[in-house]
Amino acid sequence: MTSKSHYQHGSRNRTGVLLINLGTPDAPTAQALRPYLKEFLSNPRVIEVPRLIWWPILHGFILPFRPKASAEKYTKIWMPEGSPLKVHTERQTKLLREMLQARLKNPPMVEYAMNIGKPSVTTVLQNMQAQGCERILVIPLFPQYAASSTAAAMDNVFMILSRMRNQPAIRTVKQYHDHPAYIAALAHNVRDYWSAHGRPDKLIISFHGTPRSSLDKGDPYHCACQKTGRLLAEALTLDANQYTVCFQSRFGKAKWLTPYTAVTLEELGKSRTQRVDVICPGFVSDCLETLEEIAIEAKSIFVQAGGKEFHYIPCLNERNDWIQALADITCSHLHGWLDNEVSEEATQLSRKLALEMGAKS
Ligand SMILES: C=CC1=C(C)c2cc3[nH]c(cc4nc(cc5[nH]c(cc1n2)c(C)c5CCC(=O)O)C(CCC(=O)O)=C4C)c(C)c3C=C
Ligand SMILES: [Fe+2]
Ligand SMILES: [Fe+2]
Repeated sequence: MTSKSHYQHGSRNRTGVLLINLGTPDAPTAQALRPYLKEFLSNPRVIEVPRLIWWPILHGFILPFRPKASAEKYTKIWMPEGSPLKVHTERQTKLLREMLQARLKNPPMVEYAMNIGKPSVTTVLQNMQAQGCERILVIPLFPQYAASSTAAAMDNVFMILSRMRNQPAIRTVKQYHDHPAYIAALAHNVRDYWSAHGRPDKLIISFHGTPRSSLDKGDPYHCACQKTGRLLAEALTLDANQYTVCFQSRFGKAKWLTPYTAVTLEELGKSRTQRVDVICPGFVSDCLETLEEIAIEAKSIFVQAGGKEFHYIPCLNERNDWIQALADITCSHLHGWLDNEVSEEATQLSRKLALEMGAKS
């Protein structure tokens, strides 16, 4: 049992919001990548192969080579302040905190943690409790639920709680793949990009893949991605031939969700498509999988196959409409936890904004 959870008479009761992202290495080096990849790929939620078979593969074939190869990729996208995933997550947390302070009379504490690496969920949860958070709303920064991302983060939270004598009350957000304000922010992002750079022949809506077997076992992720893609296309009034939903980041030899982004782009290049724009709505922050795998690798696949122009549309990152959406999602899950202290005026304003952006559910 952790000592931080000891009950003290007269403690202040606060509400907290904990944003959880996947996690990222501390540095773009093989030394930093090794423990990161080891922890990530040892999680049975991520790799569902029996341990007896997986262990020799991980330790014999992956950990001796992948850290160096991945570190080289991270080097290409590393920001002066650190890993893009961490930099954007940190900024989003600060902006959400400020937005909730503006919207609510009694705003919650807002923090973020990484499921792998730092700041760890353990440290942040203990800190929130030490600061008096008796109620914590957990929001994974994955709009589409997958067992390998969302459930892995929730497992971590509940494992930490299982060691506490005095647990906080917990609420969790499963997913927000079809939330009107999230879809509106995505649509606005694309429209802004097109106003500045013109339109493509095709919009590629690319999501992180998962093994095909996870869909067969009942993971709703594929369905959630398809719905986000369809709602985004509807908000942009695109015909079926003007967009494609596909899946990137295949890991290993097994079949993953199809169509694969790389294969789709190669085919479009071969058929001499003039211009494609790629957006990755499953990532709310730019990261290795968008800045390197899409903006660099996928671009080269398309151009080498014969395509002309490739544009990568950045993630939502610190966009105001996305922070508004995150605040809407947060507030809708805090009912009864803030003594009804929502400023009605601010809520109406943000609803009006979302409607104006023309999102459909
Ligand atoms: C958006 C949700 C994500 C799902 C679902 C997901 C599943 C998944 N990922 C791997 C393997 C790797 N993913 C890696 C990086 C990575 N993955 C996500 C998100 C999801 N992954 C993000 C945001 C990132 C980027 C992290 C960053 O630091 O920028 C990596 C590490 C990089 C590398 O070496 O390629 C691996 C490995 C599996 C196997 C999986 C589902 C089973
Ligand atoms: Fe991943
Ligand atoms: Fe589906």
